Amino acid sequence: MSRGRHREYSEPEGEQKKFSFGESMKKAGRIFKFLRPWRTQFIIGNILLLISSLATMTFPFLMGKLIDTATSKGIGTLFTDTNTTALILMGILIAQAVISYFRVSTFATVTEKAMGNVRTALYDKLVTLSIPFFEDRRVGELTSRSTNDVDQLEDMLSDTLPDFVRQVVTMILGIVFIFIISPKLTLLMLATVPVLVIVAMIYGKFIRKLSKERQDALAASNVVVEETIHNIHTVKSFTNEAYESKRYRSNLDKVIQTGIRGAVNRGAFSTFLISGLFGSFVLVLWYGATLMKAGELTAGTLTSFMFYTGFIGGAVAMFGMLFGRLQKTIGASERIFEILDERGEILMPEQEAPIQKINGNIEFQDVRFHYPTRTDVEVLKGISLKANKGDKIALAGHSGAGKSTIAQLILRFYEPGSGNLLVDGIPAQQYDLRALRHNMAIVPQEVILFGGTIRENIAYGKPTATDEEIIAAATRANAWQFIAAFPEGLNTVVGERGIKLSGGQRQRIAIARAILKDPAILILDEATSSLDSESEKLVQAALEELMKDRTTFIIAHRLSTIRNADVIYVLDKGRIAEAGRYEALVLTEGGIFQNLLQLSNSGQLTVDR
Ligand SMILES: Nc1ncnc2c1ncn2[C@@H]1O[C@H](COP(=O)(O)OP(=O)(O)OP(=O)(O)O)[C@@H](O)[C@H]1O
Repeated sequence: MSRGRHREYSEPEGEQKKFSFGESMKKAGRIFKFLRPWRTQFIIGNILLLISSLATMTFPFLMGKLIDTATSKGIGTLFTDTNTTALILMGILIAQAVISYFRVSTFATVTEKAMGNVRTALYDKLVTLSIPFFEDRRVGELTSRSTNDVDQLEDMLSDTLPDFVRQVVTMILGIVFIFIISPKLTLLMLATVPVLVIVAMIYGKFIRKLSKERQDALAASNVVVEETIHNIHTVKSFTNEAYESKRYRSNLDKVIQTGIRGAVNRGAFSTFLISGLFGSFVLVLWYGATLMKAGELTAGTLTSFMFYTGFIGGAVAMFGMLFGRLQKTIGASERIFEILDERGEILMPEQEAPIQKINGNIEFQDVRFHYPTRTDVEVLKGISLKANKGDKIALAGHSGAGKSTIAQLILRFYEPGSGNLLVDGIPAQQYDLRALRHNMAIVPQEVILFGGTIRENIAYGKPTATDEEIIAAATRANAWQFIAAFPEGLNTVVGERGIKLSGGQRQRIAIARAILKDPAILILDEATSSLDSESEKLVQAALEELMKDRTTFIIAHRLSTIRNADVIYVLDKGRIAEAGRYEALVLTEGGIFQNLLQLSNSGQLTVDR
């Protein structure tokens, strides 16, 4: 249904935090750490910015002077000759343009590099975080942090910050200049223009809010249209056309009401802008003209004054916007640092270190466990089981009994709540996590390949593998035959932009990957949906090859791979209810295993008695 559809992650409005300048600056300051490697360029960029801002502030002054040259008598001296003044103005203009070029490119380069490092740091942290971290968060939220939030930081460093410096310079120098030109006119200007600019901004924000309300109302009414068309059969079979029409109309009424409110306010805003804001300019100009008449100002100085007034008005407006942008950036950096400050479960190795080999003896001793997101539900209630090196252990049980949970604990995606998990007789926590997982491989239920070539997908199990090793693994996994049949062989691209492999083919690629990894412990999450019999046979043979000499845990969904298991543990609501070999369990009258077999309607599972 359209309501449940994926939405872009955005900060919930109610969660916007109170803005505290000092605290926020401290947080934003951490971002500068990422600039450290390029601090010289960053400082040069700031110096260039300061020079170009100063140069801009000379324009109104020189333009005023240029106008005054028309009535000036002294020829040839600085600012009294029209041509000389125009040339100076042009010279500064060109210098400012060149400086701006270097300033913008310096800032952009530094920011790109720094943000590249932020993105890498964020990604490196994300992939090393534990599974419970990902369970607490939505994918959209996490991807938004590494894209939108970093984009916002980038904007701050390349635009917001330089704009801020420029506006500060404009404001301070502008007020100093106009004070020198005319203190009286300055006081009148300061009492009117900035005040009205601030009012205009607040009003503008209110109007934007109204237009967003209308957008939201329109989106809600479109949901009705989508739902109705989607479920047109239901609507018609219930003859609810009139009901839906009424529902749509009532939604649309909200759109119209908010639309009209917005329109009325936009009209009032225009009136205010023309009469209030521009009126204040006229007021200043009128008073300026009066002073000019009295001989206190020249035409040129009044022109300079009016330009500076425009600059200052613009700066006040910009401050409001910059403040909003700064607040957003603080939010973005907070979210980024929240991830960066998380403790990863493993450290990214500087270089590949030799990995300790394990034998593959696994023992659960009275393990109890609940998922961090559901502390009230105990999923494993005292599991004790043992697998010796090379054993094939099957985990059977109804859906939700806890089979996959046991596998997740072996992989140490989670830690047991109580009890012990021993690997080769040593508590699993005492192992280096990377080393432990290096000795394990999983063939998941539903194999999703990475976008890339078949070679890359198989070599995922051992990135240093040679082509010979990859082909050998693919052959053992019964995959080489179909790979070799592709014109591009191992270079065949799979995934979204490549060819689509069948379920059985994908499984055999995953098996080849696991063979290449050569783990001591293997976890097979048996596919729930059945493959066609030919494919099933190939996959089964590949699995047999893979399981040789490894401790294997089979999460049995269809019970098709577990006839030869050394021990089948039958789980029931987080407890081991039955354990033994297939032949024995089948004979346990009224047992859960028997019940499972009866329920299984795959046809292959005829009970051998
Ligand atoms: N990530 C999780 N967070 C919270 N609860 C979970 C999580 N994963 C599983 N559970 C719950 O733990 C219980 C055991 O789930 P588990 O996946 O281990 O069962 P299973 O026997 O493998 O089932 P199936 O055969 O359907 O895969 C279930 O009640 C399930 O709802």
